[in-house]
Amino acid sequence: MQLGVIGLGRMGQIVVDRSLEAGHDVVAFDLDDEAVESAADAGATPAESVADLAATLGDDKRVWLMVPAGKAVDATLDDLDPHLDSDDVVVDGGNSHFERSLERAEACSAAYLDCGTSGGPASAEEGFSLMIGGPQWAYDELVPVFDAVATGPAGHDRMGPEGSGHYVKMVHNGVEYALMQAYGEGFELLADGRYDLDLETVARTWNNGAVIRSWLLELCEEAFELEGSDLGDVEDYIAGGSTGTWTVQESLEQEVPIPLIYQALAERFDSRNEGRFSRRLANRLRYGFGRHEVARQDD
Ligand SMILES: NC(=O)C1=CN([C@@H]2O[C@H](COP(=O)(O)OP(=O)(O)OC[C@H]3O[C@@H](n4cnc5c(N)ncnc54)[C@H](O)[C@@H]3O)[C@@H](O)[C@H]2O)C=CC1
Ligand SMILES: O=C(CO)[C@H](O)[C@H](O)COP(=O)(O)O
Repeated sequence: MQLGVIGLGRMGQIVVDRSLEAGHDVVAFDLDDEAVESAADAGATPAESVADLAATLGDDKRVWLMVPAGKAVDATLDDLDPHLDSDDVVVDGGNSHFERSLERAEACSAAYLDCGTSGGPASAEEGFSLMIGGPQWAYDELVPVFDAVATGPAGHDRMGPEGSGHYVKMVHNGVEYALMQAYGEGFELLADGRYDLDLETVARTWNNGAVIRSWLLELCEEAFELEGSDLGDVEDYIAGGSTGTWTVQESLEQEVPIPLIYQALAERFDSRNEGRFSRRLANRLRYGFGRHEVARQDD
């Protein structure tokens, strides 16, 4: 199959490489010329613009977007849409909000597949897990590419209609936050608890047969191996948060309680605040009602 790929960063390059490896022809475009050159070195046909990519693809265009969620997706679709018709298929493999994907699917002249992509750059060798929403025929049409980009046939499936792929990926990320929080809390207790433990040893032992073994736990093991049991100079700061915020917003709308995911998101926000106002006020209020000593910043 001939596939256009727009967005050749950490994730898009893997879409290109794995598609080429499986014998597909790839036409590649990115705003960054170096990224296009690198895709061309790997065997893709370079494109100078979205219009050039569309012209090179000819009829029955299949185009995979792997650009940052938000404005970049809209800008790309604005450029691409005049070249599309109803036989064509566009895949958005980024972390777009499912409601934006629904709107884009409605506005797009081609069939639109919203594709939640999990595994990250570390999955270059093994392939991704792909959660796909959109018309069945378009999914069926792209199966050879999904087989290549995912871990294999079991690594992708159609979740349901438009929006459902990004909906499932949004919830996946919420679960990711909660799992990271759970591992973090367990290791924090071990780090600050009664025994002088080597946390890499703990993680490795857990990863071999324990109920809580997982890829995230393997990444914990790797982190302790490379940074040490005390995590060295790794900062107490967690970036990101958009997909977790969407998950929590959706849980409020659906009135489904997800306290663990919410708590994990709150921990992220908390990591960005030094000297939380609420904690400082609680410190002062304890003096107000109990005449407990106020801890002062210079103490
Ligand atoms: N990095 C990760 O672990 C994961 C990322 N994702 C999602 O995949 C998408 C891509 O992420 P990454 O590859 O990590 O980002 P990245 O920042 O590594 O790459 C994005 C690429 O898109 C290009 N680009 C930006 N605007 C463009 C435009 N208008 N036209 C053409 N190219 C444009 C950039 O030059 C860059 O090469 C995002 O939506 C991200 O949330 C999904 C799962 C995991
Ligand atoms: O989708 C992902 C992993 O599954 C991406 O790594 C995403 O960036 C993670 O979300 P956040 O930036 O909020 O941590």
